[in-house]
Amino acid sequence: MEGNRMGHKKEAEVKYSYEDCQATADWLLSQTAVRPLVGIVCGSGLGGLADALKDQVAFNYRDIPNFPQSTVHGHAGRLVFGTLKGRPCVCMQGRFHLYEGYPIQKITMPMRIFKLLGVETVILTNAAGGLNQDYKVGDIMIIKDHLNMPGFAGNNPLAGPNEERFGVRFPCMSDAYDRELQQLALDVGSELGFSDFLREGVYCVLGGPSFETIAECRMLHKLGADAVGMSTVHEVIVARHCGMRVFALSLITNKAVMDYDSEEKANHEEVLQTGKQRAEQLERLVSTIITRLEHNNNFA
Ligand SMILES: O=P(O)(O)O[C@@H]1C[C@H](O)[C@@H](CO)O1
Ligand code: HPA
Repeated sequence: MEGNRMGHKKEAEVKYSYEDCQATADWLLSQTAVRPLVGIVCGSGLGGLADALKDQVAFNYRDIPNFPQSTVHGHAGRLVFGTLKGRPCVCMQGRFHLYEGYPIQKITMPMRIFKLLGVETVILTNAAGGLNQDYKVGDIMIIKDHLNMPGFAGNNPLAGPNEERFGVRFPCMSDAYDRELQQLALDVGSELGFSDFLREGVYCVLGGPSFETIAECRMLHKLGADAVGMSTVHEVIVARHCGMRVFALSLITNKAVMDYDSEEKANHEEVLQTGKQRAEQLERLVSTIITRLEHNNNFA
């Protein structure tokens, strides 16, 4: 296997330099004729999105030189290339999280690989707990902004020497989530009859893996978060740093517990179960958005 020939560096030796990312991207480009313009990241239990791709060429993460491995149930660990109504895409069936013990630069490295593959628009999905009291389990939230809690504590994927070939030292984040794509999603959602369960809101990332306490949920809600999760934000920061457009969705898989009288307990099985129930609509929403990107000439 080519991946083995290049060799997988031991975890401690893996570097994330421009050259390392370029070597991984070059290897992938040598293995497939697909030249993706859209990169998709699937959240917990939402890997079925990749199934919408035609003419698939798929790689297990373990066979891709310098690529991290998925360790979480509900994250298959495959990079799938293919087309969606003619639009070339690459899809991460499984992402990496801080709580897996990886350095933050490693969990976000695939965004730089996307960039070097030629991706222009990144679409991310995640499973999240609903903090907004109007939200119901099964709602799909278009992310309009984020709260980066690990970032407040200095854990930002761009910390360390800046690689100018990817982007500037101090990237702006007030425009992190593309507003045209948010509007497009609302329009597509309305056409598909999804408006009843489509929301717009603020996503807050925590390190995990423990779910939040009641006091934490109350605090995050007061701070302006509508949903809480353990991913996405780090990927968004790295994707924006290197100039890709970003669109992101949270599937509200459970209601965050905000009340001491509640008997509810957050758990991963419920997260995966809700993912299954909404998978089809989520896939239709994302795939229709991608096909409209072409019509709207959003790649210009
Ligand atoms: O990858 P995502 O953010 O969808 O995964 C969420 C957060 C945890 O990894 C897991 C908790 O159930 O789902
Ligand atoms: N909290 C954090 N992450 C999550 C949740 C939650 O309630 N649900 C799914 N991912």
